[in-house]
Amino acid sequence: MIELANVTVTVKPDDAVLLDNVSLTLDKPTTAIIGENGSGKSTLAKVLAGLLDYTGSAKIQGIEVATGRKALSGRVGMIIANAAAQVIMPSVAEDIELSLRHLPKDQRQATLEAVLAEHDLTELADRPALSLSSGQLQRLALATVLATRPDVLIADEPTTMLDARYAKLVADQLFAASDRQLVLITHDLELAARCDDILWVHDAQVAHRGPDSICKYREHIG
Ligand SMILES: Nc1ncnc2c1ncn2[C@@H]1O[C@H](COP(=O)(O)OP(=O)(O)OP(=O)(O)O)[C@@H](O)[C@H]1O
Repeated sequence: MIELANVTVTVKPDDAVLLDNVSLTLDKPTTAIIGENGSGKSTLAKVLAGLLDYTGSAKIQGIEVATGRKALSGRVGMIIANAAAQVIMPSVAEDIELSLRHLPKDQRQATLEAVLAEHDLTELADRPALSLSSGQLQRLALATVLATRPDVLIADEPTTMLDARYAKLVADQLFAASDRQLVLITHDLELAARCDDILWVHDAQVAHRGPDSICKYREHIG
């Protein structure tokens, strides 16, 4: 469960408002956030991931994001829109291994192999991560985040770089776990339509919510 109360994000130097007094509760297993470029979707995702300062209250599973980052770190996973920035370790396998530190040492190798296979990354395991293509990087970012087994997954445009085959694989992986809450920011309206709840973000606020958000948004953009 995610609860926002009067969440506002402003940035210096001119106090531009990136998120304007947003209050909402996300309690469905999957929620899509759609909207125009620059409307505030990633800002909302970054608030939930603890990457941006805000005023008001943003709680995940009852824990305030701003003050509970440590408690939330193992529970909330985020795939950021720029997947390359998410890669930390030199090789693909090492990057995934970093996400498996919570496991006993004797389970890590078998789990690593399973994660590589699940994400079709086995052949790329020893490659320098930054030598990957954009789509491969995006799949690596998803693999590393899902390997931490988060209770809440915030995915910011996780399929933008993917060909049709991998877009389908990744979409299925995003929706696979029924016990994980998914918040999906996407311009892919077919993907958004698979979610239980849909929010249209416009001008730093939630303009509409519910299954007809896609229709309202389409009417707006013409
Ligand atoms: N640090 C910053 N300083 C000033 N403006 C910012 C900053 N970060 C974001 N913005 C602006 O805030 C607005 C919302 O950005 P955000 O990234 O949330 O948009 P978005 O809805 O995710 O867009 P897109 O669909 O293009 O990814 C944009 O106009 C953006 O330029």
